[in-house]
Amino acid sequence: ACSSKYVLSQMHPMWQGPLAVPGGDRQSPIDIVVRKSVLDTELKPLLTKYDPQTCQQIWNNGYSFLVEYDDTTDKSTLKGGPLQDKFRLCQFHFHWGESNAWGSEHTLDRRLFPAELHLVHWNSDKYSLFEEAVMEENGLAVIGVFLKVGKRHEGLQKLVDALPAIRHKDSVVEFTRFDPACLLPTNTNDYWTYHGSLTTPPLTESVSWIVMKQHIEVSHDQLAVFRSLLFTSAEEEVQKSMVNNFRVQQPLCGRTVRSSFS
Ligand SMILES: NS(=O)(=O)c1ccc(C(=O)NCc2ccc(F)cc2)cc1
Ligand SMILES: [Zn+2]
Repeated sequence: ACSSKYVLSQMHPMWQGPLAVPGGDRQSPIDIVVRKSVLDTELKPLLTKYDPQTCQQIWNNGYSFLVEYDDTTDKSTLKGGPLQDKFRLCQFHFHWGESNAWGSEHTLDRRLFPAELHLVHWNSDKYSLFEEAVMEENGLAVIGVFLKVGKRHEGLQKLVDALPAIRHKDSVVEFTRFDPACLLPTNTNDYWTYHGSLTTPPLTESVSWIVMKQHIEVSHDQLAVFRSLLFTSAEEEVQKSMVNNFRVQQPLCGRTVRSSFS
């Protein structure tokens, strides 16, 4: 699939049909084969500086639910890691399954997690808008964090409590003073990084992926509330549960996954 000019992304319930992606030799998500990742001693610790005051709203976009941040200033940023520039946080969202057996987009040696958090940032040193950066090779940086079912995540509960208000596609509610740092694992020094793409249309190959080695724990009940969301809008007759909103894995096409730890 790497050699062909177009990569047909799989038929996926979310997208109702194949979608040709130009190029297609650095698509995401992927399976991270841990023993094939290459230690890069040049990789730095991640430096996140998130201001909870920049949190604005939470909404259901019909694929996932997004918590959106004011990215008109450099108040919430990501630097360091594999990155040369400063990246602004614009939103975070999740991917999950209909059961706890699967749901993550990336996997570690084929191991699936029940869900995965994506913190989306764009290169504000080089570009002035997300829409600009998303088309460029070094435009985006997404931090991926695996979720496991276990103890209740206190910081997540404020977000879980807001979900019933955005059950349907295109519903939005005000959501403020949420610090996304509470969703990061305690250890942010250990991660894998590779060059990939958005995992939903337009699937542009502009993402520096940073996948954390340490997962976070959320309770079974918290994850069940994610599954109470709907893909469909209030007007539609048939309501479809928002579950399995992940993309199938893509070929590595000779890419190297680097690790910040051995
Ligand atoms: N799952 S993921 O982290 O890879 C991911 C992150 C962001 C987006 C996104 O912003 N899409 C809308 C969009 C895309 C391009 C634009 F130009 C404008 C909006 C899609 C997928
Ligand atoms: Zn995502």
